Amino acid sequence: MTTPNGGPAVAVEGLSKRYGDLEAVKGIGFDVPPGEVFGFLGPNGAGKTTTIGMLCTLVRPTGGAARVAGHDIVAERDEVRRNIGLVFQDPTLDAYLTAEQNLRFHGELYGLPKDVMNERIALVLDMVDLTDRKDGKVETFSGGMKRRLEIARGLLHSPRVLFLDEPTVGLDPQTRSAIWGYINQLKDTEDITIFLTTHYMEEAEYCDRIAIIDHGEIVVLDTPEKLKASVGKDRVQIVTGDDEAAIAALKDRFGIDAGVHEGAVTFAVSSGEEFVPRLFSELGVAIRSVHVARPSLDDVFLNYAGTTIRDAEGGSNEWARRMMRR
Ligand SMILES: Nc1ncnc2c1ncn2[C@@H]1O[C@H](COP(=O)(O)OP(=O)(O)OP(=O)(O)O)[C@@H](O)[C@H]1O
Repeated sequence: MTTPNGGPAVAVEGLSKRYGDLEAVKGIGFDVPPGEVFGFLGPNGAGKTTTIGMLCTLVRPTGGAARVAGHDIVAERDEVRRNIGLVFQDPTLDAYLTAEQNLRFHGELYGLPKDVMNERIALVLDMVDLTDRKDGKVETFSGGMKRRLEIARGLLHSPRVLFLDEPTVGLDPQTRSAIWGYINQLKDTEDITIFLTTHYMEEAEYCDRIAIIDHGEIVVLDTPEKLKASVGKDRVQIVTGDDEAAIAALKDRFGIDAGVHEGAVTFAVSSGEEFVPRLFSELGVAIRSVHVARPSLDDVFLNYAGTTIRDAEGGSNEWARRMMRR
C-alpha cells in the first residue's frame, strides 16, 4: 500500500490531548509504514484509546499533528474516515439484524457500489469464518463471533488502515488465538496497515513493531525481538531447600537482589546460562532445580516503564521491579 504522498500509513508528530488538567497524551511522535502490524501497548489509562481516537478523527487533538493514509486528521477528517476501518472495544453491531444485514448496512453507509457489495460481503464473511451464519441474527452470536463480525465489517470497504482497539479483550484464549489468525491472514490477503492496541503482552509478540505507552508518553518503540534483546537480562528461578538462606547468599556472594516468586527464588542476570554453574559451585545452599528464561515482553515493559503491566493495573510484583531496575 502507498499513501497519496508515498509516505507512511500513519505519521504522528507531537500529538497531544489534554482533558482539563490531565494531559492524557503528551506530544507523541512515530511513523507506521504501509503494510505493518503496529501494536500500541500500555496499561489501563496510559493513553491508548485517546491516541487511537485522535487518529480515527473521533477525538480532537489539543496539540501536534497526524496524517493517516496521507490525510490530516483535523483538516481532512472525511478523507481519513473513508480510508480507515474501526473495531472498537464497545460493540456497535445491530443485534436484531443478521450478520449479512449488518454488513450491507455498513457498506451502504460507505457508498459501496452494488456490484462490489455482494462480492466484498462474501469475502469478509469467509475471512472470519461466518459464511454459515450469515443469516443468523447477531443477538444469537457468541462474544467471539460478534468480534469476528466487527472485524469483517471494519474491512468491508477495503480500508487502507484498520484500527483495532483491544480486539481480543474479554475473549477466551481459543477465540483470541483465532482472531490473531485472521489478523495475520489479513496481512497476506489485503493491502492494509493494522494499528492495534492491547494490554496483553503475549499478543504484542505478533506485531511487526510495538510502541509502549505509559502515562501518555511513548517509552520505547521497536520490534518485539529487538526490545527483548535490549533488556539483556535473563530471569533465573531456583528451587532450594532454604529460600531465605539462598536469598542471603545471592546478596552476599554475588551482590544480587532476589525474591520469592511462584514458589521459587527469582532474580535477573545478564547471562543466565553462564551464571548457573557458578551458582552451583559458589552459593553454598542446596539447589533442587534451576530454570532460566529469556526476557519476555513483560520484562521489556518492566524495564522501560519501571513496573509490570499487571502492577500498573493493581497487582503486586515488587520483587521483579526491584530486580530489573538494577
Ligand atoms: N473524555 C475524557 N475526559 C476526561 N478524561 C479522559 C477522557 N478520556 C480519557 N480520559 C483520561 O485520559 C487518560 C487516558 O485514557 P485512555 O482511555 O486513553 O487510556 P487507555 O490506555 O486506552 O486505557 P484502557 O486500557 O483502560 O482503555 C486516563 O487517565 C483517562 O481517565
